[in-house]
This record gives sequence, C-alpha cells and structure tokens, in this order.
Amino acid sequence: MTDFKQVADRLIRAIEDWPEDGVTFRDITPLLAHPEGLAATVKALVDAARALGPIDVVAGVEARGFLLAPLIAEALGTGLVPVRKAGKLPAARITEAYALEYAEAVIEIHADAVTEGARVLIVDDVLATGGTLAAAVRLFERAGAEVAGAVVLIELPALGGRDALAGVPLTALLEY
Ligand SMILES: O=P(O)(O)OC[C@H]1O[C@H](OP(=O)(O)OP(=O)(O)O)[C@H](O)[C@@H]1O
Ligand SMILES: Nc1ncnc2[nH]cnc12
Repeated sequence: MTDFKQVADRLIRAIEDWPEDGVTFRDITPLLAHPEGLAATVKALVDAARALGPIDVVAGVEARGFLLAPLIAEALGTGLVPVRKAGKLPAARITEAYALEYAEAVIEIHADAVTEGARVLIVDDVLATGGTLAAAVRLFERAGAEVAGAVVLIELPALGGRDALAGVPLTALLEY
C-alpha cells in the first residue's frame, strides 16, 4: 500500500498568489488524478473517519468536499448529505453565511437532511480560517444532529481554523 503522506506531498501542488495575491493555493487535483494517490487518499480518509466512532451520515461541503465525502460514505456504509452553496437546494433549507480565506459565501442543507440526534461526519479538502467548516457545523446543529467530527485532507495551521471549531473533533491528514 502506498504511503499516503509520501504520495500526497509529491502530488499536491502549491500555486502561489491564487486566487489572489498572498494566498498559496493547495491544489489536490493531481493527487486525485493519480490512481495510487486516490487509493491512498481514500484509505487515509476512511481510517480517520472510523477513528471518530459511530457515524450515521457523511456530509460533503461543496465543491471540493463533494470529491471526497461519497468515497467515505460508501466505505462506511452510510448515506451522504451535500452541504451546498446558496441557491442550489430545492426544498426547505437551513442557511449559514461565513467568511473564508479569500471570499465570503453562504451554505445550506435541506431542513430534513438529517434525523434528530444523527451523528454526522463533515468532510472537506482544506481547513484554512475554519469559516466554512464552522458554518457547516452550525447547520447540522440547527438541524438537530450531533457533529461527530470533521475530517479534512489539509489543514493550514497558520490560519487558525482549528480554533473556530472548538469542541468538534477534527482530523487533518496533512499540515502545510
Ligand atoms: O477554512 P476556510 O477559510 O473556510 O476555507 C476552506 C474552504 O475553502 C475552499 O472552498 P471554496 O469555497 O474556495 O470553494 P470550492 O470548494 O467550491 O472550490 C475549501 O474547499 C474549503 O471548503
Ligand atoms: N490556501 C488554500 N488552498 C486551497 N483551498 C483553500 N481554501 C481556503 N484556502 C485555501
């Protein structure tokens, strides 16, 4: 089995000054495009998810969380809930606004996306300021669920996102 950290360090690329000056963008597309990179990524994510205890449902945050969450949900045998950017979900919604490293946004879930007390695992590719994941946690708490934890591929510790998630178990597979 390919070592995840080795293959990820080789295949995740850093793009300077994108999408704006001063941001180093961590691009996971070469990792996902590589067969062994993808397999090692899925295994590492699923191992991290299993370590968080029982999970009833896996949530992926649009857009890059959508690339990862279904792979974990399928492996755990759970359902999948999309956390969508504003204006995409057709039925009654719960909405949260937030700021992230280089933008502001609004995310939503369907009000009936989770059952009362369900243990939700939230998945995304990057934790930067934590604005996105903290907003996702608020969505599921407002929906009556319990956030069992969050798993990300990459944490950018200099941006302090972990502090925004106080009280939520967070596993990051890599730090840059
Ligand atoms: O911790 P934060 O400062 O909130 O930043 C992290 C978020 O930023 C990126 O999403 P983005 O909204 O750029 O969009 P994308 O997934 O649609 O590319 C990334 O995929 C995370 O969701
Ligand atoms: N530096 C970064 N690279 C990739 N995705 C991000 N989302 C927020 N900050 C990011």
